[in-house]
Amino acid sequence: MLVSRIPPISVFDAVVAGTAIWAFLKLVRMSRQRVRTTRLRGPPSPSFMFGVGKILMEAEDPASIYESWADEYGAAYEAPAALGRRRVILYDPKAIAHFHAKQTWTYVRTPLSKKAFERGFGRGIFWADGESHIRQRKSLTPAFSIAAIRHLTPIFYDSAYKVKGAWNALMESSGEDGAIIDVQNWMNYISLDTIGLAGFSHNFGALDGKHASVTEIFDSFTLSTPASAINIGVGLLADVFPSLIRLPTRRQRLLRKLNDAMEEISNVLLARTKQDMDAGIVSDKEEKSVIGLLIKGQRSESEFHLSKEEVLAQMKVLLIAGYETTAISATWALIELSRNPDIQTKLRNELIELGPADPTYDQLSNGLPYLDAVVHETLRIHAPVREATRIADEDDVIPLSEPVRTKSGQLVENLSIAKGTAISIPIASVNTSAIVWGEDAKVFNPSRWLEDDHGNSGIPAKAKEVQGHRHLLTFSDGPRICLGKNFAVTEFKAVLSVLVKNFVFELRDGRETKIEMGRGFLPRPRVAGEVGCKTPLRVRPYTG
Ligand code: HEM
Repeated sequence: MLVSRIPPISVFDAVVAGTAIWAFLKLVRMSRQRVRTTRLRGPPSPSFMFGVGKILMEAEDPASIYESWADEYGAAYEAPAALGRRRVILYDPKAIAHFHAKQTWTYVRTPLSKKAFERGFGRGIFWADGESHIRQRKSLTPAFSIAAIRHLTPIFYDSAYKVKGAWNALMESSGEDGAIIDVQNWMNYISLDTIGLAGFSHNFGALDGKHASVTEIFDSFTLSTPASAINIGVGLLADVFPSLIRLPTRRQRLLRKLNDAMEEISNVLLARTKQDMDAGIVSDKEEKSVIGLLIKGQRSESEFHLSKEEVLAQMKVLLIAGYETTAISATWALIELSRNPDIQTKLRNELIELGPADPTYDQLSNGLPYLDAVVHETLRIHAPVREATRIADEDDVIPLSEPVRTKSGQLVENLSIAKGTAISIPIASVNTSAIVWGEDAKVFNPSRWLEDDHGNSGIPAKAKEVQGHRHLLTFSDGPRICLGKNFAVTEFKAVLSVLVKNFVFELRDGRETKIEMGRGFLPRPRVAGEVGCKTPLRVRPYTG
C-alpha cells in the first residue's frame, strides 16, 4: 500500500506561506501598476509607513500643502501613501471633470470607505456604486426636485424663526443689549430639526429644547481631544488593511453609537409613516416627502425597488448628510460676517431693501445677488468635505487641460491610469487655490461672484474651467454630485436671511480672534483654545 510522505503542515507554516503569497501578489500588482500608471513627480516620502498621510493629518492647513505641491510639481502629481503606496492627486480642471464624470463605474469608493460607509450607515446611496447607485439615486431624486424644495422653504423659515425667538428671549432675560451665543450649537439644532421635518415629517424638537440622542452623539465627536498618534497610525494603515476599522477606537465606538441611534429613530419613523400610508391618512405632500418616496420605492412593483435595509440606510444617510454639512456651512458664514462687518452690513441692506416679508423661494434663488454671493463664497472657502479619494476599478486615460511633466521629464497631455490606482481630489485646496482662483483666492470676498452690466463676474478664467455647482468642487460633480445641494443652498439662504436681518454678529474677542479646525464628524470651526467646537459670538438685536 502507498503511504503519503507529505509532512503535516503546521499553522505557522500555513501563515508564512499565506503571507508570502499575499506579498507576492501585491508586488505583482504594484509592479503592473508601475508600468501602466503614468509616473508623476511629487513630494518625497517622509515615512515608508505613512507616506505623507501623517503630515497632512497633523497639518493646520492641509489645503495649502496640496497647493504648494501643485505649484512645484504641476496640476497632476503623485503623493506617497501608507506602506510604500501612492496616490495620484488631480488639480487640473479637465482631469477633475473627467474623473467626476466616471464616478461609480471607473472610479469607485476605496475598500476602506466602502467598509466604513457600510458599518456606519448600511448599504445606502453613500455606499453604493454602479447599477446599485443608479437605482438608489433614482428612487431619491424626486424628493429633491425644485418643486419639492419650493414646498420645503416654509420649514427652513420656521427653524430660523425659532432661533430668533430663542435668542430674543435670551437677550431679554439677561437684560443686556445682546448676548454671547455659541452659534454653532444653534446651527446644529436648525439642521437637525429641518432635516427631521423636511425629510421625515418628524420634529426632533432640538430648537424647542428637547434632548436628541443624535445631537448628543455628534457633540461627543467634537469633544474628542486631538487625534492620538495611535489613532492617526490606525487611520492611515486602515487604507491598506480596511479591517483595522474594526478596532474599538473612541471614534469607532461613537460611530457605532451614532448608527444605533439613527437606526432606532429611522425604524420608528418608518413604521409610523408606513402605517399612516397603508391606512390612507397621509397627505399628498407627505407622500412626496423623502420618507414617503422611500416607502413607495420599497414596494415590490416599483421600478426602483429598495429593500427595507436600503430604506433604513437612506434615512441614516440623509440624517448625517443633512445635519453636518449645512450646520458647518452656516456657522462659517456667521464667522465670516463677524470678521467682515462691511460685508455683513451690505448683506443686511440688501435683505431690508426687499421689504419686511421673507424672500420667496424664487427670490432666494435669483433675487438676492449679494446673499447668493455670501453663501457661495462661504461654500468656496469652507468646503465641509475637504477631499475625496477613489480607486480606479478599470484602466483609464485621464485628459489634462495643460501638459504636466512626468517623473522621467517627459511632457504628457493625458495620464494612463491602471486599475487599482488611488486618485484624490483635494476639494478644499482647489476651491481656494491662487493657481485657480487668482491672487486673492484665500480672501473672503463675496463681490467676486457679482456680475457687472455685461454679465461678467470676478471669477477668473481658470476657475471657470472647473466643472461643478458654480465652478466649485464643494458638492462634488457628475453622477455623485450632492443630491441635497438645492436643499442645502435654499436652507442656508433662508436661515441667513432671517438671522442677518434681525441680529448683528461680532466675534466675542474681536475680529482678529483665531479660528481653527476642530475635529467633529467632519472638520468643524472653533475659536482656538475652546473645548469642543464652540463658536461664541456676540449677538445683538438689529435695531436699524
Ligand atoms: C452645505 C451642505 C452640503 C455639502 C457641502 C454637501 C456635500 C456633498 C458631497 C461633497 C457629496 C459627495 C460625497 C461623496 O461622493 O463621497 C455629497 C453627497 C450627497 N449629499 Fe450632500 N452636501 C450638503 C448638504 C446635503 C443635504 C442637506 C442633503 C440632504 C438633505 C445631502 C444629501 C446628499 C446625498 C444623498 C449624497 C449622496 C449622493 C450620491 O452618492 O449620489 N447633502 N454631498
